[in-house]
Amino acid sequence: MLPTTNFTQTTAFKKLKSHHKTISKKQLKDLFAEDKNRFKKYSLKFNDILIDYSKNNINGRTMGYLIELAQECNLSNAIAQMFSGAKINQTENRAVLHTALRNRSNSAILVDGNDVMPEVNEVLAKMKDFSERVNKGSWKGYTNKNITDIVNIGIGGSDLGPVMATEALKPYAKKLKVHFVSNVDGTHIAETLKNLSPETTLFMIASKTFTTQETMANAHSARSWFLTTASDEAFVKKHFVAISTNQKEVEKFGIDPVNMFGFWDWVGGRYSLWSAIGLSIACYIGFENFEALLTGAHEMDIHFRNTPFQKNAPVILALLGIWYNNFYGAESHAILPYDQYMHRFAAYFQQGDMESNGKYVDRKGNQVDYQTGPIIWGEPGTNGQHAFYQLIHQGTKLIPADFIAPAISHNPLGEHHKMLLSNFFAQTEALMNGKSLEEVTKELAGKSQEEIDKIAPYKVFLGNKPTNSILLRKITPKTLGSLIALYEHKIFVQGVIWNIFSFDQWGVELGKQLANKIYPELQGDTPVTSHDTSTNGLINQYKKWRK
Ligand SMILES: O=P(O)(O)OC[C@H]1O[C@@](O)(CO)[C@@H](O)[C@@H]1O
Repeated sequence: MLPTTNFTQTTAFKKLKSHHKTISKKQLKDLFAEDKNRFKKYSLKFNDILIDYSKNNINGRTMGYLIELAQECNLSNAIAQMFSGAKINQTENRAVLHTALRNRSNSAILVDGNDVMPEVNEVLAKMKDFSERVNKGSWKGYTNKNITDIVNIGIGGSDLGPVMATEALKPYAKKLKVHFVSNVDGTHIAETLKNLSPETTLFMIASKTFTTQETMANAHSARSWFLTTASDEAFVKKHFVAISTNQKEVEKFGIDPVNMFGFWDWVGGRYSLWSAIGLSIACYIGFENFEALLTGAHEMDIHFRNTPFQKNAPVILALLGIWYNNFYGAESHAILPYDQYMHRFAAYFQQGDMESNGKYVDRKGNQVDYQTGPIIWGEPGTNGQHAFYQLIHQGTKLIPADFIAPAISHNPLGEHHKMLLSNFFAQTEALMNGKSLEEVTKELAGKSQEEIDKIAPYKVFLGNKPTNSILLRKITPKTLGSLIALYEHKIFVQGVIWNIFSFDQWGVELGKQLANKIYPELQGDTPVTSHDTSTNGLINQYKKWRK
């Protein structure tokens, strides 16, 4: 059982509340002026990753109190419980062991007294064999052609991780092409299949439960599409594999269990890319690179478990997030990767963070009276600068932001990377320093005082906006694995301190239930009256228009 401390009742919380009154009046630029070692003091290196958190509204006292908060919330005990296989997902009575999937040390990890590692390794071996056979061409389609295209059909955690990782690691792609279908909107599968051939396409039906409406609808449509050409049901097994925990439903769909890659209920969907859900990643970048991804995450796991909080990267990022979320009233957190291949990284952690910590009931079953999980959003730089940086710089909302960039580009084209990084470095400096009225006035020298008075207020930047800068030497399978695990553990730490359950997702059920009720009502043209007038009105207008 996880501890159930109410963090707002801790001594550390009270110290932080009082401390906030003073530190929040400090200008970041003054904090740097006061301490020439600030960067050194508030940055840390993890392998080929530099995490600079010096541009935050903190000083030594802030960090000290935040770490006391973690200690008062028994964080160490919670970390040990997760890694040990304790059933900390208490509302589903499950362990939380995505860390076991990348446990390269192969040390025993017990769930209900059984070591899970032999099964984990068995699935990894099956993934290795499959990905090599498809890549080498020894896995043939029904007309004896090589597979050229893989279509992963899944949604949420059965889609977002593979999409993000295959995009981020495109430079490591072998020869297979990967496609992802997730939305139940027929457009998604129609557009995806338009240019594919049933003879050379292999479908991966990825679904932990194998009951998700969107995935099953898309899987059946893919099957129909395939059989329209292939005709013989016997050929299905050459072009469909399943990735699931639910063998009964897999067999019901008509996929041979031999072609099923299993995983376990102690793997949360949004934490599952390390499992067989990552099969499309392994096929796309090769199993060796997939193993490097696992290794990178494992190394972050070791860091997280064994490093004192003062130098513990996930703990520090988590505590800084709590500082802004619970003491500054920030409602969101931006993830801004300055790397085009990483364009789905923020989207991935929209599920990872918001489905984990978007909770309002604490671990005692009581409604919380404080803020929990933030809204996660972001786009790659420099595009975001031309879309929403106006608000980040001069809006009325506080937007703590993580800037992420590789020192080395996979496409060293002319001056492009230097230009990209000049923006990466400049933006956090600008957000920190802002621009004073004095500086603006100097820039407007030559204009009349009346003109200056008129325009100057709009050109002032208050600055003092907090950012973290995460500089990777290069985005490789290994550094990406470490980066993902860094954020996973940050989310875990915040959930522990907010005293919520981060590993269930009851909030996604109600919409699904109501959709299942409405779906049959959309058959036929009879107007509906069973809902509120808005829902009835919308449905009935739809029925009129579709005639
Ligand atoms: O993998 P599956 O069982 O098809 O679930 C897909 C997604 O649906 C959820 O919204 C849960 O219903 C996510 O948590 C999950 O990743």
